[in-house]
Amino acid sequence: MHKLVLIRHGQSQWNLENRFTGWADVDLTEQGIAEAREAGRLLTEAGFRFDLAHTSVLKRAVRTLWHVQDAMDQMWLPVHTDWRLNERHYGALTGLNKAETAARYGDEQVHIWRRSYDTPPPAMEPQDNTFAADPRYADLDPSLVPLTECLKDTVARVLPYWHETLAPTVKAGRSVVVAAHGNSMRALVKYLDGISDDDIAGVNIPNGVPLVYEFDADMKPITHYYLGDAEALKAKMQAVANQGKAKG
Ligand SMILES: O=C(O)[C@@H](CO)OP(=O)(O)O
Repeated sequence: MHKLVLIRHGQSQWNLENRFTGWADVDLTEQGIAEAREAGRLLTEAGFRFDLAHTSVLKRAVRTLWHVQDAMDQMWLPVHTDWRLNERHYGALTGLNKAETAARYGDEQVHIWRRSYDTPPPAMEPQDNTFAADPRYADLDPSLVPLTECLKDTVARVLPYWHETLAPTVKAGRSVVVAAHGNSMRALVKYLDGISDDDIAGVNIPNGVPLVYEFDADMKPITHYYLGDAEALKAKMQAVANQGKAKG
């Protein structure tokens, strides 16, 4: 049986401020660091040892991985960073407060922008899309740097990384951990579990909790489960779901 561990980064500064983040390179809060270290502790307690790690090119995921590695005393792991594991690009919503956006446009509209499978948020103006000139995306044809993404677009760039890189490595018997983002993980989970375009709207990934997938010899998923306290997990998932609601 093969296993793969996925971890969404710990709480970021913009998670704390409830702002749409996407490709903005925001760091972890103290709570986010504590969540990452707790994830490492839980993985050690459950007997995990990794051979290699993958993460995005965004510091909240990279730093989460560092803390997981440090807590597991596995700082030596080879680490592969790739933009395909980035958070979904949030277009013109990037940086806006989610509750204020819901107060302005309505909870339903914000839910569509956050969770519909194929309706992207409004696009960023090309002159605002500073990512196009960022050296970390130099290997990417600038015309391919998105101005916005719906989950379907994120699936389209995450799946090649799954098929070409992650799945063959796990199938070859290596123990792999991936530190990624709420929506890049939702993209992968949708594929792995065959979740419908409608049902994926109800899936929310908590910050900093290891999600373990088990696969058969052909890399068909057998089961998946989060490590840690079940009640705390439920509360964390609900908190993510509620972020897009207008308050009061
Ligand atoms: O803002 C974002 O980039 C993501 C993850 O934090 O948010 P949401 O859960 O609203 O898709």
